Amino acid sequence: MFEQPIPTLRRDGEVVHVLDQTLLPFRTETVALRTLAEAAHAIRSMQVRGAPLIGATAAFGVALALADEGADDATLAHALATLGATRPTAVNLHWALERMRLALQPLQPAARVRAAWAEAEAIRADDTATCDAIGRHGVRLIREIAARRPGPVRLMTHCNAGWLATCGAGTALAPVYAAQAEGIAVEVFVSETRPRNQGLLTAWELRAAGVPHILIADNAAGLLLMRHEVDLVITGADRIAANGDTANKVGTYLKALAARVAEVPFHIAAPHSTLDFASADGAAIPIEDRGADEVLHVRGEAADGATAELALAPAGTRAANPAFDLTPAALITGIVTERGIARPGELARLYPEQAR
Ligand SMILES: CSC[C@H]1O[C@H](OP(=O)(O)O)[C@H](O)[C@@H]1O
Repeated sequence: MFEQPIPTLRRDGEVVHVLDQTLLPFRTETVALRTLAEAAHAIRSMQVRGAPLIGATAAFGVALALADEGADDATLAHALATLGATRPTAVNLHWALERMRLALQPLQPAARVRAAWAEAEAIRADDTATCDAIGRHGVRLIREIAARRPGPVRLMTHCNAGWLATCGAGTALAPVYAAQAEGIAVEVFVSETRPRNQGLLTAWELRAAGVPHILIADNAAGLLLMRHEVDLVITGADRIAANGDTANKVGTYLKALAARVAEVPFHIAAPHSTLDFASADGAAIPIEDRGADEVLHVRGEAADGATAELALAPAGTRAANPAFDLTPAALITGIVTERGIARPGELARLYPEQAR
């Protein structure tokens, strides 16, 4: 089983320590969450980010709320509503909160705190296992390419869907880590992913793991695909509708378009907690709009090692900041799940109990 180099989330009694991803890749620090407000802030501010990880964090946030404020119906309802309002697109968050509600609502308040910690731990363990399974299934795609041609298998990914985004090996990067473990040579083009530059987190992960990678500007992806310098594109997802339409970090759709024109396979990797059969298609998926400041500023490390935030445009410049976009199922070659690789329209066959 994949061991996270640093736990993205670690419980210590009634405190939950999370890796503060707003400080990466320059500083590695954790934040201690003790209250509902601290858990909600961690998700909203993206100290904790990544669809599966924000689901698990929200689950632990419910446990923190009940331990801190009591476990009556009103406190439980307030905790679920507060955490549910933090970010709209990643369905994992809402899946985890619904699972906590179903587990806790029927209980007497006196039994809820212990049960909340247990359910949150179960959600975390579920994600760890599903990441490993996604790696086992997804590595087949890489193995097949390696068998066809000499040299490293050249992948492209967008944003960060590695271990940082989950409680385990990651989703899009889980097959990469599995390929590395099998001794298959790979090289990953890592798209920087403006405006929050989560691609820098992917580069940080891959560098630490010794996986060869090349950081690219988002807009360079099309040329690399057109030049057939990429064998496979694989990304994560925040919500997959019943027909396979997929919401993922903004910029994913453009890569899927370019991959289709270049006839390069485009895969999504995601666990069951990212599937949303209640949304018939992409039109039903809420797309998060984040603040303009994320577009108008960039954070980095100055020559003296201090982290700095710089303005990119004059004050008063207007900016739009949709955090996700939608990739139509027609542009997706396959979806790598913990139950296997499915064509976008076949998810109900793979998950009949969820599709009902
Ligand atoms: C393992 S999927 C992670 C998924 O979540 C990211 O979004 P954010 O960084 O805003 O939480 C991105 O869309 C990734 O693909």
